[in-house]
Amino acid sequence: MQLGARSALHDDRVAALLTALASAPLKREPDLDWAGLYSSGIQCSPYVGPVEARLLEGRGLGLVTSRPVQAGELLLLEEAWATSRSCGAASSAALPELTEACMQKLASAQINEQALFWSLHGQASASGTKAWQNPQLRLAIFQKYLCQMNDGSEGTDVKLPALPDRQLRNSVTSIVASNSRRSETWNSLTLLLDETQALGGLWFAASLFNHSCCANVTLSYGWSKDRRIILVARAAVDLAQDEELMDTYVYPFETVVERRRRLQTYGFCCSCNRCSVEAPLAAEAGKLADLLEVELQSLSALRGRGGKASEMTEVVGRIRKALNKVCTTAQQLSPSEQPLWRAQFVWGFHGLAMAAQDAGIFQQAVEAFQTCTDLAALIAPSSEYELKYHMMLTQCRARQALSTPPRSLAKDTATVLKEGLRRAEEAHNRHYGGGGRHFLSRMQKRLQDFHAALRHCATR
Ligand SMILES: C[S@@+](CC[C@H](N)C(=O)[O-])C[C@H]1O[C@@H](n2cnc3c(N)ncnc32)[C@H](O)[C@@H]1O
Repeated sequence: MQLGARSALHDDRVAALLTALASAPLKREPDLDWAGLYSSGIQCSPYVGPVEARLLEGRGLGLVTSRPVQAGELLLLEEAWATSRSCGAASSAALPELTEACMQKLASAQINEQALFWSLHGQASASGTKAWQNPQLRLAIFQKYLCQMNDGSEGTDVKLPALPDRQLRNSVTSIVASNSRRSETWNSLTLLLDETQALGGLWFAASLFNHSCCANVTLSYGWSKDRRIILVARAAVDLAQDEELMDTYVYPFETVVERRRRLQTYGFCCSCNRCSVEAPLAAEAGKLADLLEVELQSLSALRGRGGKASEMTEVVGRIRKALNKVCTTAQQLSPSEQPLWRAQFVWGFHGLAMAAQDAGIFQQAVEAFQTCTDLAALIAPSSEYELKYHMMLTQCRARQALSTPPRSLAKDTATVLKEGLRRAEEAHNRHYGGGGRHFLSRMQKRLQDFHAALRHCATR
């Protein structure tokens, strides 16, 4: 009887949410066929938004904004020049394959493509390639390329040095190591990285993004109709004119020591604001990360063997204790620096949220997912990570609402859920663009699944 009453109430709640979703306004970008983003392929031509190439003190070439830009605005849309099937671009496994693909492309490429390739940044320059490292020459070549991408015009003529021997494998490898990317494709249903779709690739214009551990651009990837990988770069936050556009080359939720180690491949030591905040407490962070990892390993072992709820509650307590130490250590920093420092432990808060959710301690799970969302938005704004946490948070809130007896439900439950969905949709649109109903239909599908599961339980 009580279950039936609950189910009727859930019917109303889910129906109200679905109606709100269905009536949400649509924003579209007219120049793109967004229906293809998650399925058959995007129909598009190369695009350069308010972006210019410049020479920057201590960082070589880079890209900057040519006017103020709003978060989510399209900056760059570019097809890969070369791709490899192994996905770990810039990792040692993928390098030989992408190097080979570039050498094959160079064998038949037109002069302007060869010029672009040889003027990409590379750490090892063989004798035939030195002339191509001249900063003014590289700048002129990229300015011409951006001009061509923009309106198809030829741009100013550039006098090119003699082309290097295409067989300079070491130089090609060095260029690929510094500029290749992994085209990460996220499964739109599971919101997990779809490893089967990830490829390595080289994009000329996108190679000019320099690195920061707090990016202000967000990159996504899609397929063109003829199965080429397209890189789409958007502003991750509102930007002023002349701001440098920065991408994060490495997984952002690691400690400064780990990030700097991975960045050695690129031949520089990052000294961005986030690294400067983390560096003085790097040793403490390493020890805390080890401690937290032990707790998360016991969580995955417990999940693996389907442990009891009481065991899960105990693990929640232990993870919570380790995270309290993280928060206490952060207090050595100024209040504004603390969140930036805690961001290296997002994975710990994620573990806490999962464990608390499994143990049915929803309020703690919601709070931990909220922390993940806030920290991801701080260091990887508008990224797939931020979007993922918005969606996990919303789902956790929906689970909490559906598992609470009707009389104990907070009055503002529906408002909080709708607000969560609105924020998730905003994050989606900043990352993927105002791409029609994709996000909404995904979220609708998930709510319908919850609802069906709940009805199934209620009628058993
Ligand atoms: C993909 S390229 C970026 C464009 C490059 N600046 C250029 O001149 O072509 C990567 C290289 O840029 C430089 N770089 C990128 N981010 C940097 C940073 N934050 N500080 C110093 N150098 C950086 C490093 O030399 C790195 O190997």
